[in-house]
Amino acid sequence: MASAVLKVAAAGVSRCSRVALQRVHSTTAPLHQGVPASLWKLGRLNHIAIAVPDMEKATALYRDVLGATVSEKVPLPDHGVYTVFVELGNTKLELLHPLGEKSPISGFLEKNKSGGMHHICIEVDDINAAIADLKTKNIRMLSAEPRIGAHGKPVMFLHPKDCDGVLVELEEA
Ligand SMILES: C[C@@H](C(=O)O)C(=O)SCCNC(=O)CCNC(=O)[C@H](O)C(C)(C)COP(=O)(O)OP(=O)(O)OC[C@H]1O[C@@H](n2cnc3c(N)ncnc32)[C@H](O)[C@@H]1OP(=O)(O)O
Repeated sequence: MASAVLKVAAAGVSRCSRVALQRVHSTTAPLHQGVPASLWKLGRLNHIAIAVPDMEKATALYRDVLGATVSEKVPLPDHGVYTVFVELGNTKLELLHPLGEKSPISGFLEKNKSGGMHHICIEVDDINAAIADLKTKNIRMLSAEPRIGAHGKPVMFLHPKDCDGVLVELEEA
């Protein structure tokens, strides 16, 4: 009889400690507990893009005045831009200047004559999973399919009106 009581008590203690452990776990668990884990993850900031009206002047600012290492100017006709990358150690700046008559940054430079921050680029581990998921959350994609971006990797732009006024580029890392 006494041993039966002890067994029941022991079972109770171990059940309590399991519950306690689960509670400790729940305070440190991700906020989306109960929601299936996402199939894709956001990564590091890849770059911040700045649209500039004068590429040579902007490149000289970062290279000669601010002392940064800058890349060559690269034309990307498929995207309608010239790019220069500025190395910052923890991330990069991408200087953008229009290329061709239908450049997607022409309208932006019309409105911002002296240039300005154009978009941010964040890495993702799986761009197709990100696109599929974000579409279900009513975030508009700015092209039908991912395109190959400045680093030779698939990219997708998200509509700035769906991202708090910021044009967001996702790049598969
Ligand atoms: C090589 C690659 C890479 O890094 O890998 C690149 O950088 S390519 C970089 C260039 N490529 C891209 O930007 C591709 C994605 N961008 C686009 O599809 C376009 O630029 C849009 C973002 C849709 C904007 O197009 P567009 O200027 O023709 O339209 P719009 O003037 O009517 O703009 C619609 C509304 O969005 C706002 N808007 C326009 N551009 C914006 C920007 N960069 N940031 C925040 N808001 C912006 C406008 O003020 C306007 O708001 P209101 O109605 O309130 O006035």
